[in-house]
Amino acid sequence: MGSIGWETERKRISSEGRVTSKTCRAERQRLLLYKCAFRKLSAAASVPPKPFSSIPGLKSFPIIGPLHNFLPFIGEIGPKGNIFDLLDTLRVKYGPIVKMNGAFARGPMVVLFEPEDYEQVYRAEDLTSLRPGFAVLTYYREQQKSTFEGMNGTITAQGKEWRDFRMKVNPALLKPKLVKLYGPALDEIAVEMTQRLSRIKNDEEYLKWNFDTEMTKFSLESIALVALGTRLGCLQDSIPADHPAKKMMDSTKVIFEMSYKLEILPSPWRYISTPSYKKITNAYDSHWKISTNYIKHAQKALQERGHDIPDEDKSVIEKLLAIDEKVAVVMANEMLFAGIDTVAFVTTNLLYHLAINPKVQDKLRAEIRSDPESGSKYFRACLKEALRFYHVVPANLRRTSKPHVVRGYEIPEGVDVIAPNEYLSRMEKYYPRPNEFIPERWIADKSDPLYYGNAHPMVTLPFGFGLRSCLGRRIAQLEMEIFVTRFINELKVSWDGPPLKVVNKLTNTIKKPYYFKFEDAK
Ligand code: HEM
Repeated sequence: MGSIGWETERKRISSEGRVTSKTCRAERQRLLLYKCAFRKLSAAASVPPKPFSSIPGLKSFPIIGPLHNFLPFIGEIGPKGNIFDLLDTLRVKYGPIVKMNGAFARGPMVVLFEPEDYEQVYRAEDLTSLRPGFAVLTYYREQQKSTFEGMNGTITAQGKEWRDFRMKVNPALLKPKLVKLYGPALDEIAVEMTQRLSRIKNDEEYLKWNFDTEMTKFSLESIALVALGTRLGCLQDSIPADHPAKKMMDSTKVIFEMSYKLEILPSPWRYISTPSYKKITNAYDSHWKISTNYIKHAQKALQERGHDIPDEDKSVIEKLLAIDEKVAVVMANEMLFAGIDTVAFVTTNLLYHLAINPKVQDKLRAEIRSDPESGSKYFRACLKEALRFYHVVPANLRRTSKPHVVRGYEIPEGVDVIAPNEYLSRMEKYYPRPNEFIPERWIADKSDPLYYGNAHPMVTLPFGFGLRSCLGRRIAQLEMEIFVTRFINELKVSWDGPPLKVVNKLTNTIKKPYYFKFEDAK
């Protein structure tokens, strides 16, 4: 039992342990049993934890870590096509806690398959969370000292530095008034995007190979509106090569492709400037230049307009600029970094599930048309269900800043503790009929066996956990709701091909081709 569970149980048992003369015999027996259990638990607690090295897991060698386990034929695990199969093999073979030593100078990792266990660690680490994973961006920012002036933003900062920055920007990005501020302009984008898809819907060959580009245009146009305070102009048939929107789209693509090569695959970029490292650096430079230009424009426009508007009506940029110009640029950069492929992936994932579940799609359309409020409620249920199937980041991660004891094993400082949320979200024990797309489970009442609340609340964590959870979640949900609602009202979507293939790189991505078909909705 984790320390939080243990502590709660200990308090409950000791407060119930006061046996009075009024207590009936059965109740007394129950309390005695509790006392016994408490003594056993206390005894267990005094047993010293087992060493980290004894956690079950893959054998490993110096330098290559556990990589030999994934070799065909001779490896203990063999080559696994995706992270899902790998996690399944590890859980079945080793149980609820599995250790993997890092390869090529990466630190050790522990996968915890029980939500209570990672909840214990994540809660204890929440205030100054350490979340590694963007070593290249961190290094790049360190190198660009003159530009960044030592400011790290939320993605690469850790510990106290991260918390201080995050507390500054939270009010601007997580404010509840975002709908009022951005609703109308995001709706314009949604209308244009829907019209665009309607116009190109018969160009099947183009859509088969370029649907991702279309979704990127939508997500970039939307996030730029918030991050840079402007329309970029992405929703055109062809964008000139020197247009900032084109540069932004191209550099985003490079950043994700190169991050996978540099962060996940073995690479000597720390020692020599590899071609992939040069590419990513150019892409980061390009993002930075474009963001800075737009923020300067926004700043000028705001100065001309004056600042005498109520605080609640101020845009995200205005709020960020009020903190500091550098904060505004770093944050705009992070929004553009984190808010493009994520939203494009989730929107595609949702459209796919609506396409292969026509009854759900019809119900959503009917709800949207009959009553915006119930349409919105059902949309959110559909979105949650799509995110249950595919998180953008299939597993969450925290690096320990202090030792923990989990399941009787010691986990020292500096270990990456992995919560395999997407994998758990498709387990029958948490969600009945887990491989079916059933949005109703998110709105069912408690008596319904499908009721989502029967699962531990930390099983499905598409936006991460606690204070460090996604800073753009409200914006993302708003963008997707406005667009998908417009889209479903106007167009009917179906899928004419083999199942969608999701492959995991740094994040989940979709393997081409796309087999969407669109027609006008009656
Ligand atoms: C559906 C779309 C999105 C999903 C599923 C998603 C998911 C996530 C996840 C899982 C994390 C890690 C949280 C953790 O470690 O606990 C994260 C962090 C973050 N996301 Fe998102 N995200 C999405 C869209 C966005 C958008 C649109 C923005 C931009 C406004 C954004 C900005 C960020 C930032 C800045 C962080 C770092 C937060 C921090 O470390 O303090 N995300 N996101």
